[in-house]
Amino acid sequence: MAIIISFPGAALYYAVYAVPPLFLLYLALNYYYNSLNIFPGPFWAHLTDIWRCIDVKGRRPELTHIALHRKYGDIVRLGPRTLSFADPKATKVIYGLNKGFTKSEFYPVQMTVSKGEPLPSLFSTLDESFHANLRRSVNHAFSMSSLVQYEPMVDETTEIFLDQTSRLFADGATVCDFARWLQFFAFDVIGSITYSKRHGFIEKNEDIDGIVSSLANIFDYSGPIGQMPWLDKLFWKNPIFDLLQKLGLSDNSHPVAIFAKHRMEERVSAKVDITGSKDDLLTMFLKAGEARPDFMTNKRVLTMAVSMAFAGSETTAISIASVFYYLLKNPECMTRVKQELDAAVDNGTIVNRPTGLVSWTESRQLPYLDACIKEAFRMHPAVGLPLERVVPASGVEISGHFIRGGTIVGCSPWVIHRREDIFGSDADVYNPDRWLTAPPDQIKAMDGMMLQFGAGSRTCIGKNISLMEIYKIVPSFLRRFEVCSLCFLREANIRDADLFG
Ligand code: HEM
Repeated sequence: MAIIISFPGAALYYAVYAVPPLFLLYLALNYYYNSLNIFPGPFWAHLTDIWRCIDVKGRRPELTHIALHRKYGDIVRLGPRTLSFADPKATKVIYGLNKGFTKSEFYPVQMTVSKGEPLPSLFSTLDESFHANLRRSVNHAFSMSSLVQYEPMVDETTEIFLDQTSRLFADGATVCDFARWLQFFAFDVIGSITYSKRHGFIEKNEDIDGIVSSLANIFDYSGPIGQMPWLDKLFWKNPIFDLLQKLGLSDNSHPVAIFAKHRMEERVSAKVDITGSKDDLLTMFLKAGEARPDFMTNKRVLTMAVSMAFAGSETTAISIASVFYYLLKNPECMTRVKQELDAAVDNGTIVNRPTGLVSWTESRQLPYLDACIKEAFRMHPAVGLPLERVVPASGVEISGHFIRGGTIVGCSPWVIHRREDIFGSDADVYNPDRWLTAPPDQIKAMDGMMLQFGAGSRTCIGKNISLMEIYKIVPSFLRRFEVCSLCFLREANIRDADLFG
């Protein structure tokens, strides 16, 4: 006997009646996920990640997070699976070595794709054993002893930067978009350290191959999408796009990757013997490849080189910009830095070079400059989001609560850096003197809570390189130029994208 049913009608019937309860069930599951409903936070954050995606899209999530912690306390629920911690002790658990935490799905959103294949980097990989292996292979390239060989490359780029600043902007009439100018500087420094070849931003005073803007686009994309990482599988790492790339029908290689590929081809085709040569990061990575050819393949060498620009340019530019920003906003601090510099030249601590260049060794002997830079790092860490980690399956106790496996937890450098119990009751104020006048125990505690370079096994590998850049460019620039806010840092001109990463 035949039964005739009208399928579209039945589907509609089920949809009308089934979808609303299923949707409510989905929201309820989100609300009670891992018993996170006991933690306070914005109402919508309990139900959906859309809330934090919109917040990040608004470009100032760090201010939201500070305000939320001031309102709700040390633990705030930022999403159905996500908790933000402001408790200093939580940083030791979440980023402590061998605690079993892994990076969250936020990170692979920033992973580049080549010919349809994602390229996990030191920064973006979630695989801890791959990470440990890769970090071991390249660690030497970032050691203090290797740094010495990069300093001349930084010097050369810094001198060109100073000369170009003089040529282009020192007439007193031309206004310089300093945040952008510093991006050019940071990219060219990374280019010279990585490949012994600058991209040429400074010389040309233009965004070569649109590198700066395309990187800005990646950050604009990965910030909000990283809050709902599954969207990345639709918008970027979509299997259809991957297939088109594999078939050669589309190519969305980033200009930094194209630049890196050319440099790598030059090296490989020149068949230069790199053994024993003192050289740039690419050479160091190639040497790591020679030492472990099974692991450090040419593709991984290339990925390492590309990730230098991704991880090390914008972050450094933001940090340098914030040092200048706070010095300009606090003229008494600017005056003291300059007095310290002049005195150091007079007493021979700094060599009086015609270019104004200050060496790294020299600038580390300037305590007030050091305090100003540290304070800028504290007030304006380059990373404006919590450094997300996933709780291991067994669960873990954080800040007196048992947090179940799979929960995303993290601390934002912005939130931690404003703790009054660590940094003092004036934690919201730029006050370099805190690094000079606080009792030694407090200074130690403050140092231990600075998260601008992250913490634990995934801490910034390029920290020393960026410190070298910052501790050189700031005093060298101030020795050479008289700067005022009208010239380059009018508060209204500082676009979020440039300064508030
Ligand atoms: C002032 C400048 C810089 C700041 C503020 C900064 C900040 C950070 C932070 C916060 C992390 C940890 C991210 C996390 O745990 O989620 C990180 C990781 C990383 N940074 Fe930096 N960075 C800077 C400069 C650089 C430079 C110059 C390079 C390369 C030459 C670099 C390469 C990396 C890499 C490869 C990682 C991943 C390390 C790992 O997971 O093992 N960074 N950085």
